[in-house]
Amino acid sequence: MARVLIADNLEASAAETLKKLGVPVDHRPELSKKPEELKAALREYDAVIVRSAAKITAEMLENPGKLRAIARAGVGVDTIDVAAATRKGVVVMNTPGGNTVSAAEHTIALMMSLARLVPQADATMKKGGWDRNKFVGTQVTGKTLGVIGLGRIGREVAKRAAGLEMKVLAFDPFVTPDKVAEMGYKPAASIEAMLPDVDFLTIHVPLTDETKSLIGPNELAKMKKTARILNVARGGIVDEKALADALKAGTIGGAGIDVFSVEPIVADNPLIGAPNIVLTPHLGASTYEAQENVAIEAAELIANFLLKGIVANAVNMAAVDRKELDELKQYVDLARRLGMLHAQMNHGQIKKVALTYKGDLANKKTKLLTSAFTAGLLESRMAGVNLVNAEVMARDRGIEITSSASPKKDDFASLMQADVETDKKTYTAAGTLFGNEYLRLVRLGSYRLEAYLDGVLFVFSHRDRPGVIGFMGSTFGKHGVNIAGMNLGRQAPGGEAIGVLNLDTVPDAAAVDEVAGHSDITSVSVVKLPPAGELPGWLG
Ligand SMILES: NC(=O)c1ccc[n+]([C@@H]2O[C@H](COP(=O)([O-])OP(=O)(O)OC[C@H]3O[C@@H](n4cnc5c(N)ncnc54)[C@H](O)[C@@H]3O)[C@@H](O)[C@H]2O)c1
Ligand SMILES: O=C(O)[C@H](O)COP(=O)(O)O
Repeated sequence: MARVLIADNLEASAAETLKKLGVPVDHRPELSKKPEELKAALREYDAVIVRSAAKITAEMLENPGKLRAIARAGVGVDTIDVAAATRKGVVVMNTPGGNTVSAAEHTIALMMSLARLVPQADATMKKGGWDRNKFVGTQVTGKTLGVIGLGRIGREVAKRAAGLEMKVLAFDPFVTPDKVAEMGYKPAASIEAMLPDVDFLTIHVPLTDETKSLIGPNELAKMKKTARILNVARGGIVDEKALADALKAGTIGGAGIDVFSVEPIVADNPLIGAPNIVLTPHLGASTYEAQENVAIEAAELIANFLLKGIVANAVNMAAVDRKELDELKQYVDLARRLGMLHAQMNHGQIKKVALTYKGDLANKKTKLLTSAFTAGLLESRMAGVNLVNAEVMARDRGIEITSSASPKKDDFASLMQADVETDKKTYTAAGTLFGNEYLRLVRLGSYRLEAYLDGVLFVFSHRDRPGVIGFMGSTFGKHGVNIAGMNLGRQAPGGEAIGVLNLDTVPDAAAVDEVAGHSDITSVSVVKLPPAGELPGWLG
């Protein structure tokens, strides 16, 4: 029975939800602070749920043991080495949306605290002070808020700022200026272009190589001296040293920061000693409502994955819902078997794979089929290949995988064709389902046939001459190998032809050599496929 580890500080509803769904779970929040123990524990569980305190590193995933899924109860997956997880075939999912409103409200809370100096006044009063002249703030009404990143949180912040009668300027490379205008905000041409105009600047982008130090010394220098900066996204998107220097020099008016480049914050973080700054310890998602949302959602994601094979909100693989999986299961099986066939038939160095989905199949979720083909292609030579990591593993090995779809039907309602280019030549194989159920190999090279795609296949090219098939039958018979089925394809009588035999057992080398020795047989391959209906573990 699959077991789940909750390795961070989550609401009890996460464990309760899993238990209700019949999934055994251990809640061990202390592991988020003990990397060595977390690493050891990860291997013992099928899935783990974390927030941002538990960092899941490449080293922890080096030997992932039983681990198949990581759920982040929250948005940011920068605390998980997603690339390492992908390589190890571990699916990573998150719960975007569950804490959006809370993060947006926290941004507004920081903005108002900064504008009216609430924390500073509070601290003075608690020391017995009553200074009404020192804490003169600024109104936000009529001021300009620059929003970088108009995704879920950015939009909620912009909406609330508009409600406070602020002017909103926004920039997001994935939201067109027309769309920004349609939402009622002023589109900025670039971050640089908006900087001189903003009174407040708020950032709502993920931390990536591109967004690291998005706001650094050059950007700060372009802003008004009175401008205030808000970062409720991720530490490091605003360069901490540059911001601290600007605050000290008075070239920036203030900052409200919830997230830090190293968390928990370290004593020598330059922001701690900077003036006009309000700091919170990553509290954006810390509301009862947000935590309840993300805890239940993460638990459901994991239960659905472990119990039903459903993949939702994955950041490293295409989503697969139950309906799609049921509908596509046979095609996923077909795709994998075509991959396995190619791996065993093509003895050259595989360089490129071009997959074509034809007819009705063109309108299905073919990404899943591409991953399944690639998994089949690699699995006989590599351990641990599955739908999550197959394409990355192929790319790592210099194999280029492309796919295309064409709704035009030729001979079949649906057809999957795989052209595999090796250093020697390009091989083609195509398959389909008969009666939506029975897997068949219907094309090999330029030959048409109707061969079963299970058990032992003996594939041979030959010249279509009398006696070849008889020789094969008697040779295999002599070696005790029973032929269960036979399929032949040829261009023209007497010309080049291909044959696929379904054998009951794997022929030994002597039998194969004897058959291959016939002067009209030009090539032979033995292909071992799983029995009909046998699915890989990763297909559930
Ligand atoms: N402080 C907290 O507790 C807290 C809570 C939730 C989320 N977050 C952080 O907030 C981030 C944003 O969350 P979201 O749910 O809004 O994500 P989202 O994916 O909905 O939105 C991110 C937006 O950023 C845009 N973007 C990416 N690169 C950009 C760039 N260089 N310039 C401008 N825009 C860019 C994207 O196009 C996207 O629209 C998360 O990645 C997470 O790190 C923090
Ligand atoms: O990315 C997120 O969802 C937020 O930063 C919240 O992080 P947390 O779950 O550690 O509070």
